[in-house]
Amino acid sequence: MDKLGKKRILLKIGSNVLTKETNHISRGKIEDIACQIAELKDDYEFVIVTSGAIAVAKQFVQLESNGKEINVKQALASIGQPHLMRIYQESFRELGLLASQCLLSYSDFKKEESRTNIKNTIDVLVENSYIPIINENDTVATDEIKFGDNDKLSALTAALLNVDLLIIATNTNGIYTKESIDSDTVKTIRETSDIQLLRDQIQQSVSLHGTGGMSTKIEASEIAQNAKIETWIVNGLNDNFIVNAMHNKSKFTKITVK
Ligand SMILES: Nc1ncnc2c1ncn2[C@@H]1O[C@H](COP(=O)(O)OP(=O)(O)O)[C@@H](O)[C@H]1O
Ligand SMILES: N[C@@H](CCC(=O)OP(=O)(O)O)C(=O)O
Repeated sequence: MDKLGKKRILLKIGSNVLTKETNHISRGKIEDIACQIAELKDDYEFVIVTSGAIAVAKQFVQLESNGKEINVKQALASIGQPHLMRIYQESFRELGLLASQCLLSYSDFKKEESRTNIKNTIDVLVENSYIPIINENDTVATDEIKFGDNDKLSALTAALLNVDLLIIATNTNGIYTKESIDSDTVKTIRETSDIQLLRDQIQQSVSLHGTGGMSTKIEASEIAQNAKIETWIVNGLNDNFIVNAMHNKSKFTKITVK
């Protein structure tokens, strides 16, 4: 909680949410996020970790390769990131919200000086009513674009900033039981602190634009849990998904602190 008594939320938005599972970034989804932040801004302050740079670049670039090589992904991210930020800036400005950009890499979290600088910069931004919009610095990233993804980055940032809640917005109603996926009648695990139970439910699928699937979200929730932060995995495809989760009007997975 900050000096004004506001709770701080780290909101991670996956590529599939931002594209609404199409091949184009959805301005409507970013507007939906902006509307909710505007509605909640008297009680909550937001820090956003967003994916979508690679997905947005694919709108502008005709690829000769299949786009899976790491250098091609890095180049796509570099093309897409300014477009992504422009859409955030424009949509947020419409509602009087101020947005800023921070590009972070995993190695930054290992250096004490960088950790302090990240924390101090974000604190200054938030104190001045700017919403930090973070993405991984894909140009310098190596394994991360291939193996990890923004789920872990969001948890490391949540822990560093000591936020009150981590919300991971993806394209499912949270984590489903394996049994229910196998029988085609998905059932959400509503609340647990048992990370191993969640790991046992994972299917090896990743969605259209996704990178790490559900396993990196569970890893993220474990990092958050160790930092005494609760994680909610919610369906960001639905309108008003943050507010609805807060009022228990949607099905999502709450990973509580032990
Ligand atoms: N037990 C599970 N419950 C829900 N989704 C699962 C489960 N196991 C694997 N998944 C997969 O994880 C995907 C979400 O992760 P990902 O594709 O990386 O999305 P994002 O872009 O939001 O990070 C789902 O679309 C689904 O295919
Ligand atoms: N930095 C990359 C992130 C890719 C990524 O982590 O995607 P996701 O699994 O949708 O969170 C991008 O902006 O495209």
